[in-house]
Amino acid sequence: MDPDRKVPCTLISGFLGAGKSTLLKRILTERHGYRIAVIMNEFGDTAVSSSAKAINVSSTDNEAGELSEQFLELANGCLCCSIKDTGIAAIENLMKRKGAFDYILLETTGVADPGPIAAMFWHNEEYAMGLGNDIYLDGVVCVVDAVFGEQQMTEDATDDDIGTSQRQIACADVILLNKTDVPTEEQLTRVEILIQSCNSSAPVHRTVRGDIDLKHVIGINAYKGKSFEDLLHGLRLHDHDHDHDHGEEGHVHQHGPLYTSVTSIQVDVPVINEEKAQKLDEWIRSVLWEGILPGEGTPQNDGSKKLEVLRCKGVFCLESGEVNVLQGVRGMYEITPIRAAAEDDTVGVTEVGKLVFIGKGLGENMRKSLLDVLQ
Ligand SMILES: Nc1nc2c(ncn2[C@@H]2O[C@H](COP(=O)(O)OP(=O)(O)OP(=O)(O)O)[C@@H](O)[C@H]2O)c(=O)[nH]1
Repeated sequence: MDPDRKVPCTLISGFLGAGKSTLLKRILTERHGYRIAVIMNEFGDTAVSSSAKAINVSSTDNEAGELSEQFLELANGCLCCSIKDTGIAAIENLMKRKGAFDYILLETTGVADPGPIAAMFWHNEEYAMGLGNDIYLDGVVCVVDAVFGEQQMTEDATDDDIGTSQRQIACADVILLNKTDVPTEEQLTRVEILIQSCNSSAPVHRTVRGDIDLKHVIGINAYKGKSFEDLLHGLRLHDHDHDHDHGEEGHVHQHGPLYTSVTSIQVDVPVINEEKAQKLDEWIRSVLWEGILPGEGTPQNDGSKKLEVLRCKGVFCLESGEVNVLQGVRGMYEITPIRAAAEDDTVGVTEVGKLVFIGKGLGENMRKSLLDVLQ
């Protein structure tokens, strides 16, 4: 492995019991040719521990002499790392074994909102000086329980809070709808509609026991290094053929109404000049940081936000020919050029880009406000 090469990292989130460990065990035991380091909360049962007989187990203790982590080197070339606290410390510890793997999968606990961990990968000084030299975020995968997903999405949301399950879906780049062997087609459709009204830009793959071609989970390169066309393709509405009617605010009629408090808006972006790009940046800051649309009053007195953007992404062209990518999780965002300005100004750029915002309180007035900035 080229020591200068950064290691991609995928975050796996999902409701309690949705099938995250089942997916990871599959990855750790099947022959797929990848050397993946998996960070799990615990090794769990059969699949991993039975094959552990033929592999090396090593452990590191903390100062108190307490076992803090264990590494299993598996026959299929994968490395399994069990650490009590997942998160940044786990990745830092794992990186001491750099060279033994070329991919990291990090399982977050079922009650975790992956947003803060994903946001850590955005360039801040601490990250750039440390882990940012070694790893990058490839994408966030969310496993949704096809049996209990609808219940979980509606029950853990309260008037004051969106709920963890909707936060997990909002933040995802790919969604695995798992346990599809159990519910009826009608139930599956309902949960798919809910997922898509919450996050319209992530593809949803149906799985049984996490059985999926790994190309949909790893190496998706959700954040960087793709062409304009690929990025645009990734942002398209992942609509499906079922007969239903999307209403306002993610309100869907099909055999009774389904609601999610998290919704998405998508806006086409014409080719814009530098000045408009600046205005767009100001608009994004106001929406992400203050929770208000520019020119629309002041933040709420109690500090709460009417608008809460959990995830934003997009790609758009400048008149100079420069292509910019927007990526953000909560208040952390960046706009980075992926294609430099055209050197000779005869190159006419006509490509229409797209911006996607996922969060709470997003509606038609937000779309209009954004269009005002762009047109
Ligand atoms: N019928 C069915 N059961 C499944 C499927 N995938 C996982 N299970 C079962 O669901 C249960 C929970 O699966 P896990 O993989 O442990 O779920 P998890 O998301 O890791 O759970 P937590 O770590 O507790 O959040 C286990 O009993 C699995 O065997 C599936 O596709 N179909």
